[in-house]
Amino acid sequence: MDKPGIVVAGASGRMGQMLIQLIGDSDQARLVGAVDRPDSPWIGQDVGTAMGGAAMGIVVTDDPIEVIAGAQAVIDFTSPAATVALAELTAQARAVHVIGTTGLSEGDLKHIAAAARHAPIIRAGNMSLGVNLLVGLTRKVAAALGEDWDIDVVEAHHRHKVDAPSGTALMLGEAAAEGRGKSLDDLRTPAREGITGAREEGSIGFAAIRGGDVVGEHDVIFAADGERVVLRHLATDRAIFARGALRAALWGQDKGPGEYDMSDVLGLG
Ligand SMILES: NC(=O)C1=CN([C@@H]2O[C@H](COP(=O)(O)OP(=O)(O)OC[C@H]3O[C@@H](n4cnc5c(N)ncnc54)[C@H](OP(=O)(O)O)[C@@H]3O)[C@@H](O)[C@H]2O)C=CC1
Ligand SMILES: O=C(O)C1=N[C@H](C(=O)O)C[C@H](O)C1
Repeated sequence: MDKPGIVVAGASGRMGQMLIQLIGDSDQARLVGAVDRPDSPWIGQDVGTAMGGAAMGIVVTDDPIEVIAGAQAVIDFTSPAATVALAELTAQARAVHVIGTTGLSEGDLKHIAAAARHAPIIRAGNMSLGVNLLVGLTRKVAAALGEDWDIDVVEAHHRHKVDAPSGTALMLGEAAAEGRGKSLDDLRTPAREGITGAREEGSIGFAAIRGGDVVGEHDVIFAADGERVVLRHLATDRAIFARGALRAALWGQDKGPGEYDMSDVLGLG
């Protein structure tokens, strides 16, 4: 069988460039399209030269329909509005849609669920192996420790990040809540500022740091009287997310319509 043809959405972005490099070097997939926002200076340029390297024979377009029609998968690290629009197009083309975009609203998730009735969608707030392992550990530790252990998720990212808490922090918070047999919606405490009052037992808090070029750091802190357990993941290279996304696009090739996540792709159950 031919190598699956992959379109990268958000080509000029931090993750987009990482993915174009990875797919260009891959012997398991072909780059068949690069999509960027209509006002991007990259539109009409060869994606390889736009990245400052050799031409790759793929011209960056602002028309996703034209390239998705000939693709088996779209890898999408863009913005919530772009992701919702792409989900409709990948559903029509019956192509695998790998979504790394974070900051999606409840409404956005409903659109994505509707699109997944027609094609496979693999979505995760973090595509790395390490974080997806940490999700399982967080669920286990939360289940093992009683509600007298307070849980907070602290994350740090680069100065350009626009959403908080990060998608990863929310995945970890959801896992902690699941470990306690609850939903995060029931346990999540609003961001703290001013006279917040004392901590509510069993609640899960979030704190975000933004600065410099931090790729992504996450701590899940379990704090009790006299001791703390801290589960930590440090990302030092965005390639870990790109590799996970490409793996997801290949894994999805023989899957039916539906919503999947990285624990499905990685077989973490
Ligand atoms: N799940 C995971 O493992 C990871 C998720 N992410 C998430 O991925 C997303 C992107 O991150 P990052 O690459 O750092 O961000 P960037 O801002 O660097 O890249 C996003 C790209 O998408 C482009 N874009 C915006 N709208 C459209 C559109 N309508 N059509 C096509 N392209 C569009 C942007 O263009 P322009 O610059 O002109 O706006 C930009 O090039 C974020 O939500 C981030 O949180 C990031 C890393 C890992
Ligand atoms: O915006 C980023 O950079 C990242 N976003 C994801 C998130 O919101 O958790 C994943 C990773 O931490 C990098």
